[in-house]
Amino acid sequence: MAYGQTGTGKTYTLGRLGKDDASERGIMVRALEDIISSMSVTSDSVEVSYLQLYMESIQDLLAPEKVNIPINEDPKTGEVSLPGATVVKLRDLDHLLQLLQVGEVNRHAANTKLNTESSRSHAILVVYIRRSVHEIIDKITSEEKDTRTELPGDNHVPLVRKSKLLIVDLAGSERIDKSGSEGPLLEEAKFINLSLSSLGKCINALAENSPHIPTRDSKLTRLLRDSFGGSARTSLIITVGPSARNHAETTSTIMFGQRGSIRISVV
Ligand SMILES: Nc1ncnc2c1ncn2[C@@H]1O[C@H](COP(=O)(O)OP(=O)(O)OP(=O)(O)O)[C@@H](O)[C@H]1O
Repeated sequence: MAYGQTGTGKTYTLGRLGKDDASERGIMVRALEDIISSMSVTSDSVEVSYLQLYMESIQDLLAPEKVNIPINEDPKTGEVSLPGATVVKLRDLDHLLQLLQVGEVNRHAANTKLNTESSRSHAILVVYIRRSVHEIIDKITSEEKDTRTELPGDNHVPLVRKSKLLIVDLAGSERIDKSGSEGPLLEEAKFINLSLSSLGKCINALAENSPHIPTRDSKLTRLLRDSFGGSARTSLIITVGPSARNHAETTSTIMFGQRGSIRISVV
């Protein structure tokens, strides 16, 4: 996740495509480049959804007519899913660049409609990775038993290992009193602050090893629920812009929560 005030470089850090120059690529493209390079065409699949969360409504950046997409939480596994969101199977890196460009155009169109250059929504790239493996039945864990399909008379069972990566470009965190927002812009700012403050509460709860992580307060934290627990790891990048950069570097912190871990870095 990238967090910071408007104009400090969140989208620059995460979303640059670097089409002509690979050194210009942001974290979204670099992460997928890494995943795709270690994929096997016979056993692995990588799928992506690209969404934005605007005023507590989840909208599909790959199919902008889809709005108010519901969040589904599996009561048994705790897994969070988004039934109704477009999921595209990735062919290669060029395919990803095309999809990110479509998403960028749709996010920009939404910003323009709001008469602002800055992102008033959280943009979320969700990457689903599946790998088919065969394992000897004695070795599988109870968690994996849920995803296996048994073959009669054979102690080798096909398993599907699933991973999920979320890359989140958070909306700008400016303070309402300082930004002088009013009318619809004030409403937007309130929703942004609601979700960012509920994210802050979850991070504090994780850092304090609290038994309860308050994910119910906003859609952002409900969406991130399974990124805060189990074997998940979360990395928060705080962008500060050039004027504060020298000072901020000295205050970068790393905190570890009880379940997963949260790593915080300042750029
Ligand atoms: N490290 C950097 N080097 C050069 N230019 C940068 C850097 N970071 C940001 N910029 C430039 O600063 C401007 C604002 O950056 P960006 O749009 O990424 O900010 P943001 O934090 O995502 O803002 P918002 O919250 O309004 O969406 C852009 O023109 C971007 O190209």
